[in-house]
Amino acid sequence: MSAMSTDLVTAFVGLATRTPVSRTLRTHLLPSLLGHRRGYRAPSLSVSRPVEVIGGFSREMCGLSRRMKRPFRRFATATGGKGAVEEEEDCDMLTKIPPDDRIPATIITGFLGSGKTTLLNHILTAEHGKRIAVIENEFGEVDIDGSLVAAQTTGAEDIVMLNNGCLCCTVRGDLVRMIAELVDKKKGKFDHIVIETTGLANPAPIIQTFYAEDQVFNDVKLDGVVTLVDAKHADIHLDEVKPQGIVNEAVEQIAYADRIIVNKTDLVREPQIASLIQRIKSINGMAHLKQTEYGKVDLDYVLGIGGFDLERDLPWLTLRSSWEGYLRLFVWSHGKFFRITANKQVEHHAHDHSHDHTHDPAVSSVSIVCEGSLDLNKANMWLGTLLLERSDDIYRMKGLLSVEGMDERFVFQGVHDIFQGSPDRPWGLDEPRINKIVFIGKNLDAQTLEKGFKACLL
Ligand SMILES: Nc1nc2c(ncn2[C@@H]2O[C@H](COP(=O)(O)OP(=O)(O)OP(=O)(O)O)[C@@H](O)[C@H]2O)c(=O)[nH]1
Repeated sequence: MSAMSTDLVTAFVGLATRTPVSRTLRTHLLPSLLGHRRGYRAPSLSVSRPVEVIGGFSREMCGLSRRMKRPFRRFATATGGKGAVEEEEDCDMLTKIPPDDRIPATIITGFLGSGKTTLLNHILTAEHGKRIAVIENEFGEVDIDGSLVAAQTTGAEDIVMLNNGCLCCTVRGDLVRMIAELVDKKKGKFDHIVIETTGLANPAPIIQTFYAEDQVFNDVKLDGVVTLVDAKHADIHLDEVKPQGIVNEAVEQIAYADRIIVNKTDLVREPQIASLIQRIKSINGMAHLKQTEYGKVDLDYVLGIGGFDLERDLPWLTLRSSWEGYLRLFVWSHGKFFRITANKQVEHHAHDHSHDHTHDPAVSSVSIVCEGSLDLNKANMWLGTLLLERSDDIYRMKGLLSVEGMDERFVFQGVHDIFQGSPDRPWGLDEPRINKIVFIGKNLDAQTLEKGFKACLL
């Protein structure tokens, strides 16, 4: 097995190895083909740090959300699969992990004209007591958004412009330098960084920056991706068929979101909004969604959301599957399990076929919910192989698993080949051991994924 899957497997296996020794946190950031295509160096690496050991087991294994003051990062070798074992030497069993005091950063994305600057102005002018540094990215040499923001706001501690290209490709190095400079010169003078991308940005490489670049990772944590969707024009962009190998940015922006804001609802009628929302949910069934005019949302909907924290529960999760001609909709919400049965035949991917547009059905979300415990070896093998073969296509995944022999729930999430996982709270005595897993990506085959996952159950 390759270094990548071995790494993943090793980390995962380590979780259930019930030896009362300290464990090393490991985050696997494996080379992204996407990144390479864009000339970005996304090295294979692992992060290691001592972790709190509770009851003989590590509370965290791969998490990034709590960390040592200066996380120790080292690059994995091609045969670094035994890393979890080797790195135990670096651990200090008695060290408690201090709170994560890195500066949170929010990425605001959304297609051209969807209302990103409007939302930003709303954030900056609202009463929240936060001091916000803004990084604005715009195509072209004339910075229009910058002046729009600056003219309307008083709340921003700093507004920095990145005008010589798009963040997701040409100016990523600038972003790293800019963040490093902000931190160096102004640390303590602001509480949050908000980054507004261009309307054509693919969020994936920007997200990767927060994990791949030491300068950023050490001081800044990604809080969430907020995507604005223009209720009036979104369908046109989502429908756009791109030449082979070119991503549809509008789809990507939705797929990577933690929060979706369907904006400009004043410009369309209710049925169009409902159809758009259905379509958005078929791309990303995980993100929270709100409808707005002029980006007017509560600020805690967009700031401090912890979208990349492992400690957070999956907020909700749906599973669509056809069974005897019925739609069975499972909703997991705050520890309660509901099943709703509706009298309607649907396809697995639940694409909206009620209109005539030609749209790219390749990006969708697949959710699996089932009770039982996983055979660890089988699950390792399945997940490792899946990421090895499909990490380019799997944009995001999140899961909460029940592993045989483990008292704690195992939570994980991934962005392409970045994989994080850790045990969280113990299962309750009467709590059903229900696995929940969501994939968002391209050309996902729900039946194959479900079959593969279920084959790992005991
Ligand atoms: N009718 C209507 N107009 C809106 C709404 N939100 C924003 N706008 C307007 O739409 C236009 C574009 O809004 P921006 O906030 O600049 O959009 P953007 O996403 O930052 O645009 P780019 O930077 O070009 O990608 C502006 O004229 C806004 O005033 C809304 O809810 N309803």
